[in-house]
Amino acid sequence: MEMEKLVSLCRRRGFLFQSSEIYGGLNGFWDYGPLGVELKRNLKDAWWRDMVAAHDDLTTHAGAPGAYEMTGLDCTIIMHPQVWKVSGHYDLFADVLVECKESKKRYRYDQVRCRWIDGTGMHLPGSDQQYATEQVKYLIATVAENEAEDLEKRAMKLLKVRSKDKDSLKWIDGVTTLDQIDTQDFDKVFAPEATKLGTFGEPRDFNLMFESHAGALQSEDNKVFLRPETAQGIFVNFKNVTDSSRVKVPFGIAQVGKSFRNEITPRNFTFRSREFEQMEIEFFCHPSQSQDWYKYWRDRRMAWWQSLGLSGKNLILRDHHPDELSHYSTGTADIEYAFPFLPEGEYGELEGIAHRGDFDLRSHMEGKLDPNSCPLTVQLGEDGKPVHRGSGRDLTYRDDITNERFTPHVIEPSAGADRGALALLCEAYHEDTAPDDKGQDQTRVVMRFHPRIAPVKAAVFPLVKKDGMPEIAQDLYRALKKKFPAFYDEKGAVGRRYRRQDEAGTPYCLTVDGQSVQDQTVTLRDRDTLEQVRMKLDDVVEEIERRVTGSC
Ligand SMILES: Nc1ncnc2c1ncn2[C@@H]1O[C@H](COP(=O)(O)OP(=O)(O)OP(=O)(O)O)[C@@H](O)[C@H]1O
Repeated sequence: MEMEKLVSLCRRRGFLFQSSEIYGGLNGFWDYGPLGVELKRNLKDAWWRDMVAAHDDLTTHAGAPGAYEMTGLDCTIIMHPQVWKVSGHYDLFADVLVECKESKKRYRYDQVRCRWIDGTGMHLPGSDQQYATEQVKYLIATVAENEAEDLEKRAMKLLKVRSKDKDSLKWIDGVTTLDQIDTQDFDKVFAPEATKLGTFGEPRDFNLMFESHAGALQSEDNKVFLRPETAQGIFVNFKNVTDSSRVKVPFGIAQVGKSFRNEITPRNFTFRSREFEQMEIEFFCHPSQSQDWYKYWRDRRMAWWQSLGLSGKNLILRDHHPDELSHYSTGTADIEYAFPFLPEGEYGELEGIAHRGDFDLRSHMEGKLDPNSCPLTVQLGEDGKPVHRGSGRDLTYRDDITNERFTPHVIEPSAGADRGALALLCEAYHEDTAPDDKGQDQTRVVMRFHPRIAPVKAAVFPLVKKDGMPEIAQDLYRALKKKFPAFYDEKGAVGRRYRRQDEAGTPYCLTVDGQSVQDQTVTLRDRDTLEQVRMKLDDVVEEIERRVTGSC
């Protein structure tokens, strides 16, 4: 599937719009339209229901080392700045960026791809000849894989090659990234959108947290940050939750909410946004059982995405290589999806499941990072100097039965609601053929959402706007609406109404015709099989409900 087709459908049918579009949009920010908001809400609701609300804490689930409890939280976006100091985000949550001095554009160092070209043997006019005689190789930097064609044009421009010289321009095998070359070679790099060589500055760290100030003064003392993840709110409330509820280890705390990252190069539709929603669980368990719980969550989360229709070759579970692991983690796996904007064989992360040991709770108790690197005067030591410390609170846990006191280990399944919604949109997009009103086969675009996450579950059409059909159809629509989102449409040819619902991904359409007035029956059309069955009007609501919930 070409991504452009999906992007255009999302805009045309109201799944996604660019934020502030009438002002030209804001890079990295997206709004969900009338259909998109339902889709994303269904995804978040399914997650909350399956992970928290409907979780059976009395039963040992398949693959789990035992029964466990689940509970929820909703924390603020802005938290005490010390949280980010202790979590490591203040000092370490950075990407390396390079800036082009000419275009003033910034690029993520690890994402600027390069390709060498060889000027050897080319006949170049004027001073450019020296490039060729020096047999210099040039790097062309590009930010996306699909810019290859543009790359060639830019190479030609760079070397001012006349068309007759085109054949002497040689691509040297091997696409590389900037971090694989020495920065002293930067003077031979042609940056995207630059007109001359060597415009890249030195690579430098760029912290991804958005900053603001709490209160009227704009000083270092009241600087605050928009959370870059929801997880820290859970860790700092660990004690509040265990003290105020009766949960016992093992148990999990879940949270859904907005996170913000000032990504250097937001792109690929909503995949890399600057404002996005996360669905995170911090699962607290005894250290001796943590490996088993890690395996359980890894497999459970994979099975969950599959249950929503992301399956087959598009979804993979990738265990991190030991070299990729954070120093505190003994296991991390990503659930990845083959997004269509990625090159063949590449996958993008939907969710990460990490064994985090006791790193987070211990950090919030004791603090870990280097105090000298901290410009935030949040806590003062006995000597009056700013120190970097954890909260000093006891975040250990005492087992009532064994009396053992320990710092729980944490398994963190951390998923993105926006990336999830995007994967569901990509997976759903299909083109096939279906007969129009005249029986002629036409190409149809159909969003094959799993009924559970489809924005609208059923649409009701009176065949014509007379002879008692609208009245029956409207009553049916009202009855359906009490249970789930439904749509009523009486405009235009019925075939065209079906097409609109196919593009919206509505799994069931109900048509009220002349026979309905006679015998109180309607036809139910299935979006995917196109099968039409006649059924009693009185049975419709129950039947749709059975099909939607039965698909869970
Ligand atoms: N900029 C973003 N836009 C949309 N979703 C995001 C973004 N960053 C993270 N997420 C989502 O939050 C989840 C958990 O965040 P995590 O910190 O593990 O991501 P990450 O490993 O930094 O992602 P990436 O390597 O792609 O930047 C991700 O799996 C993803 O679904």
